[in-house]
Amino acid sequence: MTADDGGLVSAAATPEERAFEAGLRPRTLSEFVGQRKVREQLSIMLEGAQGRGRPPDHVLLSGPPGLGKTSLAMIIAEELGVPLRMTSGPAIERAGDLVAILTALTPGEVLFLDEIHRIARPAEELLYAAMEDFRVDVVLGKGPGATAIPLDLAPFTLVGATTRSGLLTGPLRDRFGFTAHMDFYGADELALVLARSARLLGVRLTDDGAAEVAGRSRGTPRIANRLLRRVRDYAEVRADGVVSREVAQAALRIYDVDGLGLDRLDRAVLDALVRRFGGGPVGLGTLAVSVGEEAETVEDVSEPFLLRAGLLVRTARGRVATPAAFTHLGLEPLADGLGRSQASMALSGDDSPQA
Ligand SMILES: Nc1ncnc2c1ncn2[C@@H]1O[C@H](COP(=O)(O)OP(=O)(O)OP(=O)(O)O)[C@@H](O)[C@H]1O
Ligand SMILES: [Mg+2]
Repeated sequence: MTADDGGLVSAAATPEERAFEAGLRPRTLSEFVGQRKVREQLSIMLEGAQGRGRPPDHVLLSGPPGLGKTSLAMIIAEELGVPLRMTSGPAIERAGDLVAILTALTPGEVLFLDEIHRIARPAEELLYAAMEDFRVDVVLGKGPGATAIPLDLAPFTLVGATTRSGLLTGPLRDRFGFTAHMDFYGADELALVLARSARLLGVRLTDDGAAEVAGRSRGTPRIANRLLRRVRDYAEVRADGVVSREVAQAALRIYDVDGLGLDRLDRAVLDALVRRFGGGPVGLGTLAVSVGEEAETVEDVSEPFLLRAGLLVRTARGRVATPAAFTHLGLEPLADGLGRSQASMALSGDDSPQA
């Protein structure tokens, strides 16, 4: 199991999900829900550029999977009324691949470079002059006899997307005139995403049904849309077709997605930490063994969301459950807000894990 295994609450898209997602993508800035700041800044920038009749600055979209980077890139081209050319870092293995793409661009076109942090180094260096001066140097031949022929490019806008902006080199990052940091969505924003998707899919979704699904979607529109599909199936097969709060709850119970959006493994990790190790601290390896998983799986798949949800913290001595973790499992949080072994140590000097 990896972070990309396509579990129900994984933020990565599964291959068969892509076609379905295409139909739900917002097409314009006004259809794009949430990210209010980014939307406002982008809309001013796009309008300004259009007024000047010039392509806007290069845009870097950074943020976790499933928050709408690809959607925004498509919207930028749509709002500018120009064609969009899409490629990705891993697809550009040699500088020549990039030259071919860049020289084929027509004036004003938007080039979307997904996973830009994975672009090969020689191609990245070529990108510097392309972004700055709309120029590429094509090198002919090898060794001392090699000659560089400068080629002018049509002015274009590069839209780069990355889930790992920390991996971008300084020179590349500096050449973007505008960087949009995408944040996780609030439950009310996800409810709006769900209402829109339900309309497009012809699903009858009540307001409290939308709120219920939104609350389990980990702040991520992709997950919200995925859960909606599962809930819709359940509503059609086991209920009257309407996705109400009760129907959503019943459906997601079957799919092991709990009220906070934790799946089976997340809950197993939390449960072991709280019940078996008294809230911690416990080492990652021990915790992983006790749920029958690899340490990497627990660390990469479960922990990021448990951390983000404020259910678990990492300390120098190991993983510790927060009071919210106890509450979430239906237990009394410890009075001092520490893991139980620390608390019991303080009370009785006994540090043995509780069964
Ligand atoms: N702001 C939004 N409003 C409405 N729907 C959205 C929004 N953001 C994302 N979505 C929906 O979530 C799905 C995933 O979004 P998108 O593919 O743009 O994410 P991404 O950031 O590019 O993800 P990845 O990092 O995996 O490439 C889209 O199909 C779209 O329907
Ligand atoms: Mg994408």
